[in-house]
Amino acid sequence: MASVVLENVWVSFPIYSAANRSLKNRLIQSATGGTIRADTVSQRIPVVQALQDVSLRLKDGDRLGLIGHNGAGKTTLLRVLAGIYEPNSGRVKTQGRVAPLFDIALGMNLESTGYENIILRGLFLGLKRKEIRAMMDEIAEFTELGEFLNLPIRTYSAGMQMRLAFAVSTSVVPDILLLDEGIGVGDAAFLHKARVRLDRFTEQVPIIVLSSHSEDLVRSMCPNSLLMEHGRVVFAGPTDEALERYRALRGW
Ligand SMILES: Nc1ncnc2c1ncn2[C@@H]1O[C@H](COP(=O)(O)OP(=O)(O)OP(=O)(O)O)[C@@H](O)[C@H]1O
Repeated sequence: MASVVLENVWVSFPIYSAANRSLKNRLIQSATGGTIRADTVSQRIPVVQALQDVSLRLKDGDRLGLIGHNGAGKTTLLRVLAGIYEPNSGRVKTQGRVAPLFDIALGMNLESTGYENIILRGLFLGLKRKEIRAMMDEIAEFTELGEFLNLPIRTYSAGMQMRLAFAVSTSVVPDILLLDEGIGVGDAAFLHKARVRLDRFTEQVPIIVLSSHSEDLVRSMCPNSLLMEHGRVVFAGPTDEALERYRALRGW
């Protein structure tokens, strides 16, 4: 059984290079982004408070949308769930294999060939070398990169790199899938192929968390959502209600 538990998670980013004087002893809140404040310990280094006291619990069958303004903390939350960021405080416990379908270049090496990167990204996703080898032909075929798979991926266009990462990331069904609508996947033909693969793939995933600005996408995929504002969860519940509250908060 897959599960996700987050308890009172806080994440902040110290900004070492910022012009500190203007921020000192002030709390700054703009329409977008997390909360900027002087560091509570040193009172000198400003920090962006990206997540504030976030708790959530997910089990098999759950599909959770993340809704909120630019800089509300959605991607940061996905990165915490993926184990990419450690919270400053609070507890994160995931049970099951987590696959992030964002930060698509993670685990890949620009100097290595396409084939080598299939292995690298596969290992990053928690697969065994043997498992990756067994799927190599299918993954290679799906990318349609042909001979390019023998070249270092620094010679690829952004769309070509995306094809490769997408093909590996969707080759095995994970227990917990983390999605960001921001992943573009190449040209129109590939986009269609990718959608079909993604639909088939997502049906089988026990837990999905999707961050998106597309109301239609969140509504179609996630019965429940978190509404985030400046790093805080301000509502957790049915997606329709979360979207309504979001519009009201933003004055639409
Ligand atoms: N690596 C980082 N260093 C410093 N600040 C960061 C970093 N990553 C995120 N932040 C800050 O944390 C806050 C939350 O950012 P995050 O990317 O989680 O927002 P988001 O909800 O995904 O936004 P968007 O909808 O624009 O993608 C923002 O204020 C951002 O400036």
